Amino acid sequence: MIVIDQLSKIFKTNEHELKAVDDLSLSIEKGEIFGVIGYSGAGKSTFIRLINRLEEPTSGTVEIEGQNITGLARHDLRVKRQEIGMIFQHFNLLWSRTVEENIAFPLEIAGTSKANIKVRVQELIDLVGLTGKEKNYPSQLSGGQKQRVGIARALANKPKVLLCDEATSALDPETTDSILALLVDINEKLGLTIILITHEMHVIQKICHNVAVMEAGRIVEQGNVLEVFTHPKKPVTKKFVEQVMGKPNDELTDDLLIEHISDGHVLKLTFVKETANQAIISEVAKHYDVDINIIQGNIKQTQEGAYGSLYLQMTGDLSAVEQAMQFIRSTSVDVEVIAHG
Ligand SMILES: Nc1ncnc2c1ncn2[C@@H]1O[C@H](COP(=O)(O)OP(=O)(O)OP(=O)(O)O)[C@@H](O)[C@H]1O
Repeated sequence: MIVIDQLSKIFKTNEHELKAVDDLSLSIEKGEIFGVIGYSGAGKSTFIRLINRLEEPTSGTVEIEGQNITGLARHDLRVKRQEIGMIFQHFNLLWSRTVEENIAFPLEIAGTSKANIKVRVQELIDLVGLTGKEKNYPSQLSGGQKQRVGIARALANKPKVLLCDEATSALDPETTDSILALLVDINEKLGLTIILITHEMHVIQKICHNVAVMEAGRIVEQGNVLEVFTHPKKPVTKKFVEQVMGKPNDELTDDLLIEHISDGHVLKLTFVKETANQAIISEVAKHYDVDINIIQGNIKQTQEGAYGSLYLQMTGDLSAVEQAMQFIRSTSVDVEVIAHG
């Protein structure tokens, strides 16, 4: 468990002071993937660098599994840092070293024997899917492969925590997905706690269990990813949710609506968690004397289950339509009648 208490970082320039991180408190459970999202300048990079003291806090504490990182002397901090791996947006690889030499680097620093380094490096190369690339130089790798080297290197000393500083921001969408899948895989396989910062909500949606939204150095909203997606409170959070879900008004245009209300009912079904599957629709079609036409759907998968909405047109006898709606509601899916012809 990681406990961050009243953490602040003030940058002083000649003319003024800037509070990049402002009295920030957070608890992160062991084994979870915790995301921090915010726009540029919100203080995310400063925050994540305070966790391993790449940046020294002005005040406040960071505790990892009961040990206060902020109180450690330099030498003890160097040892403790082996428990905290980090990956970066631009990979930060050593360009004159091969893949295996890059991954071996933190093991050499930690004083691991040559024989053990050899075994561990091969293990890591296999884990991140780089088998066969051992002798390649970073310049011979794609962006996704470079980040895989970064991940292997960060895991070399078997850390308890992995910090990810915009780890997929330099990658194309497909490569991003494969790196996110790798992070989920190592989170599950190794029970590793992952803290990531990003400005992209789909990264949060795809892999995080919990999320904190940062603005002007502060956490303005936080919680379980599904809860934040379904009930965003602050304007900044709503904007981030729109990155993935679109604006609520974009979901169904008036034209589409008019096109479909001439006959039957237009229903909006809201799915939260594991109920979000098409089985309900086929159940309704099978057991009730109604016809169903799916107009539009926007359902996303998260680590906590799927959520989203589905618009459909239902035609039939009024009592059959009502019974069908009642059945859908009994499954915990919310039903709203938004138009009827
Ligand atoms: N070394 C520094 N000296 C002075 N000001 C700094 C320093 N590092 C960051 N800042 C300022 O602190 C604020 C937060 O920056 P930070 O990089 O943490 O934000 P961010 O959310 O990570 O944004 P980005 O994604 O653009 O890096 C910004 O106003 C930035 O200009």
